[in-house]
This record gives sequence, structure tokens and C-alpha cells, in this order.
Amino acid sequence: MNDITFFQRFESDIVAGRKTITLRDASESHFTPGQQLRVGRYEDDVYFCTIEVISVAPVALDQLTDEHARQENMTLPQLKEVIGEIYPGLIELYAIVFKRVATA
Ligand SMILES: CC(=O)Nc1ccn([C@@H]2O[C@H](CO)[C@@H](O)[C@H]2O)c(=O)n1
Repeated sequence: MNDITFFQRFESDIVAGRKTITLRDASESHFTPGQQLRVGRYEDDVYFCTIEVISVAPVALDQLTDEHARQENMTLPQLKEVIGEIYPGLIELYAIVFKRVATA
């Protein structure tokens, strides 16, 4: 059983440590620092690594910076486009910063 899922297209960036943040809606804002999460792929729920939560903080869409984008391994325009596709119309996001602690 996994605790959080990511779209499969992000798996390689997460495993390589190039993606160290995720922006989620309120339904996934309950994670706490120090918690270790089993990570699966959204499409098939196959486990691919374990991450440790470093921090969880609210951030509005218009407060996103180049630093958030860098932590996503994207540019800021790319990141805003991705968020608009996943969460159409959502303004209030939660930034979950994490580090990978184990690989499948
Ligand atoms: C079911 C569900 O919501 N799954 C999600 C949601 C978000 N994300 C990623 O977080 C960042 C900002 O949203 C981007 O890198 C997104 O691709 C993801 O991989 N999978």
C-alpha cells in the first residue's frame, strides 16, 4: 500500500533526486515532517521509492518562484502549466518538500 502517488512521467526525476518538491491540494496537506512515505505511480500504483517529508507549507499559485520550479526540475512557466492541468482553477496549494531515502 502506497502513501502518495506521482504521475509516472516524474518517476525518473524523483529517483534521481532532481525533483524534491511536490505541490498538492488540501486533500494531501496532512503529511508531517519526518514522516516516511511509500511512493507509487499514479497510473498503476506500483511502488518505486520511499521519501521522507522535510516540510509542508501552504503556497498560493501566484507566490510560486523560480526556486519552486528548480526544485521541480522545471521552469516556472512549465510548472504553472502542469499545475493548471492537474488542478484547474486551484489557487491554494501546499508545497511538500522531500528527500528520497530508499529506492525500489
Ligand atoms: C493524483 C494527483 O494529484 N497526483 C499528482 C499531483 C501532482 N503531481 C506533481 O506535483 C507537482 C505539482 O503539482 C508536479 O510535479 C505534479 O506533476 C503528481 O505527480 N501527481
